[in-house]
Amino acid sequence: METDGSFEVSLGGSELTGAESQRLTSVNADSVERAAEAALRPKGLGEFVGQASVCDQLSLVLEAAQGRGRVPDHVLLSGPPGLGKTTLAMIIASELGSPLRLTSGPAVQHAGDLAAILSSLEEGEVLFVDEIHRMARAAEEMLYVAMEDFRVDVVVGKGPGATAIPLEIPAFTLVGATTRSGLLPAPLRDRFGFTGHLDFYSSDDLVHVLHRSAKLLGIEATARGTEEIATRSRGTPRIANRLLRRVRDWAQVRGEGIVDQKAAKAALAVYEVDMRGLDRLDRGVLEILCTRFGGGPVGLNTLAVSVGEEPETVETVAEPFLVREGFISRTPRGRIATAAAWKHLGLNPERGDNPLPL
Ligand SMILES: Nc1ncnc2c1ncn2[C@@H]1O[C@H](COP(=O)(O)OP(=O)(O)OP(=O)(O)O)[C@@H](O)[C@H]1O
Repeated sequence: METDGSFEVSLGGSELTGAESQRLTSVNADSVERAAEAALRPKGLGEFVGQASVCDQLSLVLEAAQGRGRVPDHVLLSGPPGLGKTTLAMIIASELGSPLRLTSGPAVQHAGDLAAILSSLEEGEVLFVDEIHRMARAAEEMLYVAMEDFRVDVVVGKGPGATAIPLEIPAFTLVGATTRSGLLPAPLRDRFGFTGHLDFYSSDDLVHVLHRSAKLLGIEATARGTEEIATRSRGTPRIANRLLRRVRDWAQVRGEGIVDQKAAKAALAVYEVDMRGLDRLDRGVLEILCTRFGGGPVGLNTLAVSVGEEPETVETVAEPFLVREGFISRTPRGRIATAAAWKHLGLNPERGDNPLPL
């Protein structure tokens, strides 16, 4: 999750346990990844590749509000990870010439956390809440009033003697991002004046993203090289940029220093990204589904436990792409592997290929 700003990482205590130091390491790795991403972030709507209708609708919302001298309606951005929700939030603030405050649902676990953020906003500020579906219920209710009336009701005391003191806050624009809009309660969803759903990018759009990134990073890349990376990037700019950096490594260490098709193929084989862009998690999900559960149907939790991942990771990271590519269908009885999945794995459902021991 991109932050560049006020995401808090609290490790607690002075002596680190094994789990904490592991977490520290991953925080460090994340910050390297974040810095690499930040350098490639488009700064304005004109630089933002693809998602034409969302960008068009959004620019209307922003321009009209600016023309009226008012803050724009609250914006909800939904879609799988890495498609540009944080980037668009930053662009909204920059197009409006407003400051931006970043936080996330998991960081807002008490109404007081949110009250502190809301009461310190500046007039016209853009408040970005990533993973807004993970915000605590009490904070969510405070947010309804803040979004509608630019007011926070601060509750003083407990029990029957508790009183709510209304506190006016500056007009602001909330930009909420979610990978799971279905989990947002209707009263919260209804308070957003504009909802943009970001979809996976076409290969052509990803080629465009890659050319832009290669230029910014000073990487020499051929058209065939970027096409090869684009078709294996799961329709996701974040993945395209990450693979570009890995292919650049390969080209520098084992190739001629140029990101061409040969370098892309060789590097992506090293990083276990297959011809359709499936990575280890994607293939793990398909393999377990086909070989252990005979192609399904199988429930999400059972599938996730078998793959050794959190259900949310399987549902938000692997599944949307596998469904879109026609490898999995979601039915009321569970997930089912399609004929395309069996074929992609080189297995035959009729022969009951490669059963894994239960
Ligand atoms: N339309 C785009 N054009 C060019 N680059 C893009 C575009 N969308 C995303 N990117 C690149 O992809 C990276 C990831 O985007 P971003 O962090 O905005 O995704 P996200 O949807 O907020 O992901 P998450 O849900 O994980 O927070 C950014 O660093 C940016 O460089």
